Amino acid sequence: MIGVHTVEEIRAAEDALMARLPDGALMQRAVAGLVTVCAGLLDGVYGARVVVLAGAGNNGGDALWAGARLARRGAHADAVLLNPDKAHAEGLAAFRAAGGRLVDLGAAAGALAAADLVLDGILGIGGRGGLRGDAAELAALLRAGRTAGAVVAVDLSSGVDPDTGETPGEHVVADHTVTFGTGKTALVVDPAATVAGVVHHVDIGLGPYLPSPELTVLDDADVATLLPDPGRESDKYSRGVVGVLAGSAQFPGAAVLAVGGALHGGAGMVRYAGPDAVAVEVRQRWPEAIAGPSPDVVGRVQAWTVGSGLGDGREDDVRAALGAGLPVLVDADGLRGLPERFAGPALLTPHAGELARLLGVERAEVEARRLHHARAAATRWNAVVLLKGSTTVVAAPDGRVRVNPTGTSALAAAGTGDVLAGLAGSLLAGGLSPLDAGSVAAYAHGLAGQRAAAGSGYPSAADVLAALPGVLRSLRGVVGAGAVHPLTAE
Ligand SMILES: NC(=O)C1=CN([C@@H]2O[C@H](COP(=O)(O)OP(=O)(O)OC[C@H]3O[C@@H](n4cnc5c(N)ncnc54)[C@H](O)[C@@H]3O)[C@@H](O)[C@H]2O)[C@@H](O)CC1
Ligand SMILES: Nc1ncnc2c1ncn2[C@@H]1O[C@H](COP(=O)(O)OP(=O)(O)O)[C@@H](O)[C@H]1O
Ligand SMILES: [K+]
Repeated sequence: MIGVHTVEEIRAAEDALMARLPDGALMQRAVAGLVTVCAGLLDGVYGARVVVLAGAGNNGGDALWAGARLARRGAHADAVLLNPDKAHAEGLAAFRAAGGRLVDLGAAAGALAAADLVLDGILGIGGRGGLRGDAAELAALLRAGRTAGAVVAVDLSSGVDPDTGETPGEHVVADHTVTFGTGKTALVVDPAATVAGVVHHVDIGLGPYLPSPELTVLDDADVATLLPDPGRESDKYSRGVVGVLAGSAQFPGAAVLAVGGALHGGAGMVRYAGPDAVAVEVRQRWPEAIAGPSPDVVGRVQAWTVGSGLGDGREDDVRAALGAGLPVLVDADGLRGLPERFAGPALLTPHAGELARLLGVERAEVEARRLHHARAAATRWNAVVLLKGSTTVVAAPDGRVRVNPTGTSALAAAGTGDVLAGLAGSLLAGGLSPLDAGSVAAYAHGLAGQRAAAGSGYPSAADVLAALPGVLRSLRGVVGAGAVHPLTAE
């Protein structure tokens, strides 16, 4: 698990740690990690052309120190100082002593064009608002690809907002980011995450001084632990029964895909509620599903998935499913029938357009401020909100957030959301909380998208569904706890 901390939390931890260390020691830890990554990116440090862009703060200090160390190893190092009078004094002195040269702004474009590596040390966690003036012009040059070298952001791409993942104005677009101490929201939430490139974490010893993070990024091991594991004495009821209220004459495929997702998510049984004609299609594809015309008569379940491809005119059914007092997942058309606030466990799965409609704002506004709007909706409806898209953010009303690290833009295809809804609903029925069900489902679904894309280039939702069992098998390990005859390892 990667923990993400706020600037305020990082500053407090840095202060506490620095009080126990000699002056400058923390910066040297950061610089050592930064130099290691840079050296690994270069085809040999000796003779490489390195350009340092240094702002007035400690972020510029890191970059100048790294430039100095690379120069000591034989690199040609140039530095552009954005604010020469306030440049980090020790870093600048070290840079010059190592043979680094200062380049004025007029010559910066030429230096960037010839660079093998550019160090972006304009702004770090002290940055607020987009870049302005000369810094904005340099960032625009980098963004326009006016350097042949790798752009390495120090701690963060300069100009992004560290705590929100928003890009309020001009900013650096990096190929790599070397970040210090802990994760930052800007490294995991779009639009800022996109301009971080590949993120390298450098441990500088802040761990013991940081609080437990509100925002986390799960990994394979976390997901494996959270996935329900049928015990040896499980039966189909104890594994959880999920009801799926989805699909319509207009969108029968949504029902087929959502039921498919639900069947693969570990529930012991799936009950489908919908019109006969759709139920026939569902049963043709999934003979193991039980079907009935409405939530009231289809039989008992432990959780409902409501809304994918439901169309209009099913408000009574939605009300019945949401009013059953069970954990619910609400997707797509179901989102039009939300209660004022949820009293029980609820997981909402809007895409940006749907969330915009719910909150009465523009879609672009949601995409620009994903975390803010997911959190606002979680508070407003007292529900976990899984906002889909280039970064999937899962926000709980208690303030916890999980940002999903898996996925591919190849998932942006009709029907993949229906698979996700079924899968997450199945996990709810299996006993997971809405936060766990949403984040585990998003993780596995993202991996299935990646696997399907590797297999077919442009996968369909059916390809993503077909990839799910393999992904879940890999995540759980071949032998689950419920195995009666453990397989012999080959
Ligand atoms: N505190 C420490 O001991 C450590 C700090 N480290 C580095 O220090 C960085 C933070 O340094 P600072 O607190 O000096 O802050 P920054 O270097 O991020 O920013 C410097 C100053 O720039 C100004 N500024 C803010 N937004 C601006 C904008 N949009 N345009 C122009 N100027 C703007 C502000 O006055 C800010 O204080 C981290 O990101 C990291 O790179 C690391 O060396 C690890 C140790
Ligand atoms: N640019 C993107 N990068 C990664 N994943 C994406 C992107 N755009 C959409 N997705 C994912 O694709 C799925 C699409 O779901 P949704 O919008 O509900 O489509 P549908 O309703 O047609 O099934 C979601 O899991 C979403 O997170
Ligand atoms: K930076």
